[in-house]
Amino acid sequence: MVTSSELLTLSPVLPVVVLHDADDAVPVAHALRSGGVGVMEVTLRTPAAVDAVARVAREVPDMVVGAGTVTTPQQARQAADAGAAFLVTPGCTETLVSAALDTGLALLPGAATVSEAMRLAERGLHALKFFPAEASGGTDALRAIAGPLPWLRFCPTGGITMDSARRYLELANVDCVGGSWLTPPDAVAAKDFAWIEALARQAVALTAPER
Ligand SMILES: O=C(O)C(=O)C[C@H](O)[C@H](O)COP(=O)(O)O
Repeated sequence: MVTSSELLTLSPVLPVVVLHDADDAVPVAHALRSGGVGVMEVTLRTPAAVDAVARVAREVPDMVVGAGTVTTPQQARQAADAGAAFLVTPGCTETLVSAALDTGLALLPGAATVSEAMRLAERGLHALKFFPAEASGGTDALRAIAGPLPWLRFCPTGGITMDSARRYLELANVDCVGGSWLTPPDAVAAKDFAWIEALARQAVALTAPER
């Protein structure tokens, strides 16, 4: 079982994967794994997502697969039943956080403000998704948050690219970044898994400097 702090250290980039066809789930997982990325977040934005999580959990044991875009307690339970190792939410409500914690899975809750981050910290959650990262002030905001709350760890997500990822990874309070760019819709639609593997390889090379 992975903890939320461990989750942030599995890869410099947490791939946010949108799958319209659950048949693509296992090949995408293998491609990411072959490129050196052993973690993936399947967003629950498509009807195929829960099945996709289940298939990867069952068939790709060396991939840590979680569910993203968890916005309701019911989705949290569905993802847990499907075998997700972790849950990611874009924001946080008391109800959603309670339901997600009840599953016993690692939780990466979304926060965009200092108050949201402090409320999550009060509940023992110190590994957070900073979302939407670019729209919420990007690296300047994260650097400012590290002043009063240096113990919080972040996975910024939203609008980050291979080019901007490095700037985030250099921050003292960032362990990894999230992004959908490792699995471009065109690559998935064309079943170009070699393309995904190549992007994963580039992402792994974005290792954060020693701190
Ligand atoms: O689905 C969720 O739970 C979200 O919170 C949003 C996603 O993490 C971002 O949409 C990924 O951002 P991009 O890399 O800019 O595509």
